[in-house]
Amino acid sequence: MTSASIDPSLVTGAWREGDPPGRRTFTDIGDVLLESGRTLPDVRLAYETWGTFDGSNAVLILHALTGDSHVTGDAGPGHPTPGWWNTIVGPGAAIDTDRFFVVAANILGGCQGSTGPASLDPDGLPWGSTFPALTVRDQVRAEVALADRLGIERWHGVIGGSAGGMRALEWAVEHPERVDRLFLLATSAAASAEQIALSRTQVAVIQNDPAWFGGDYYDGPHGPLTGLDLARRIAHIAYRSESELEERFGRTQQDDGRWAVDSYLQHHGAKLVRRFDAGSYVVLTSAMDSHDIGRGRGGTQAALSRITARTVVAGVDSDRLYPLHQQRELADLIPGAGPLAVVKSAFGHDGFLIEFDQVGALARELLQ
Ligand SMILES: CC(=O)SCCNC(=O)CCNC(=O)[C@H](O)C(C)(C)COP(=O)(O)OP(=O)(O)OC[C@H]1O[C@@H](n2cnc3c(N)ncnc32)[C@H](O)[C@@H]1OP(=O)(O)O
Ligand SMILES: N[C@@H](CCO)C(=O)O
Repeated sequence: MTSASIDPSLVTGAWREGDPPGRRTFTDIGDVLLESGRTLPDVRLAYETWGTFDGSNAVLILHALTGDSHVTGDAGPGHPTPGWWNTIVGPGAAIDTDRFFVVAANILGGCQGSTGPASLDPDGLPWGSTFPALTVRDQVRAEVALADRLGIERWHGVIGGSAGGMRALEWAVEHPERVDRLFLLATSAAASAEQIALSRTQVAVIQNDPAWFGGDYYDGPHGPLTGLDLARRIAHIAYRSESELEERFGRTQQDDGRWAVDSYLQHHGAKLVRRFDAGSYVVLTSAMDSHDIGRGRGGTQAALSRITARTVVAGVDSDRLYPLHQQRELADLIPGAGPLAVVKSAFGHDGFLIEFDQVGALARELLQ
């Protein structure tokens, strides 16, 4: 249970009011009516844009679980890391910001400037335990409000991997008239039993950290850092492939006595704790569990048949968390989808964040 180099004074990695904005813009979209029937009041989304809007060139990029709006660009104030798709998005890149108006928002429930459990409620206190449960559909509802606010009636492209792919799929099913082209990466029609199993285990680990305080830890000395660290380690195992871990780390033990693979996981756990909020992790992970494109729509096939977008579905051949058969189902059932595109990678699910050339080529071809 050792946590390498976590400074408890860091509390959590959530972006907070008053932190440097980076190049984020914020928009208040008002109340969001949730699938549960509850209303989330005074919702704010943080987003970034690149390029110039010409009325028909807008591309929406939707980040995964712990991503944010900083898809491309340098690290800087408010952005501890460079963009997570730096080489895919930019001037002259596969998603060419000289040509396209690219929009990326921090997800509803997140902790990088959009309303989430660390945000203040109408009484001026952190939401914490009273923050409502969200579904992927709620998150897309907020993104629809953002698109309306920006004046974007129809996206030239909607692109997302993993949890971002779930939202991209929801966009295309619920608003087919607003999505011209669709790129679904390393995602599924519905969260599977194994995905839910892994996510519930991670949530349990966070909620069993004594510093969780039922979700109301924001005014305390620090949040459930150990829980978040361990949740990330569990997740990270599933993000990589068995063969990669074997080849990279094998049975190597470091001079400090730690297994190299354990040290690697500790590094990733500690890194997430420095940039992410545990409450958001719980809300977003639970929203992913809610993902079922066919729910209330007559099943998966009926739901997917609503999609009118020209679609590329891609998966990573070594992805054990979102295995290829899940993307094959999407490619088979989405009317405008070509054959499943297979990204070859040793890196498992994280391949969608690493195999820039292959992923970029697919995006470039789709958007052309
Ligand atoms: C789109 C989105 O929504 S996600 C946003 C970005 N994604 C994430 O942050 C997810 C977490 N990160 C990752 O999953 C991966 O690092 C990726 C996908 C971003 C990149 O993958 P890779 O380039 O293969 O990096 P890899 O997994 O090898 O990690 C490298 C890090 O591990 C460290 N490392 C490697 N071996 C060890 C070891 N034995 N002990 C300790 N640390 C180690 C390296 O020093 C390096 O550290 P740094 O990233 O702080 O510089
Ligand atoms: N590395 C990704 C994995 C989830 O798809 C993330 O942290 O968002």
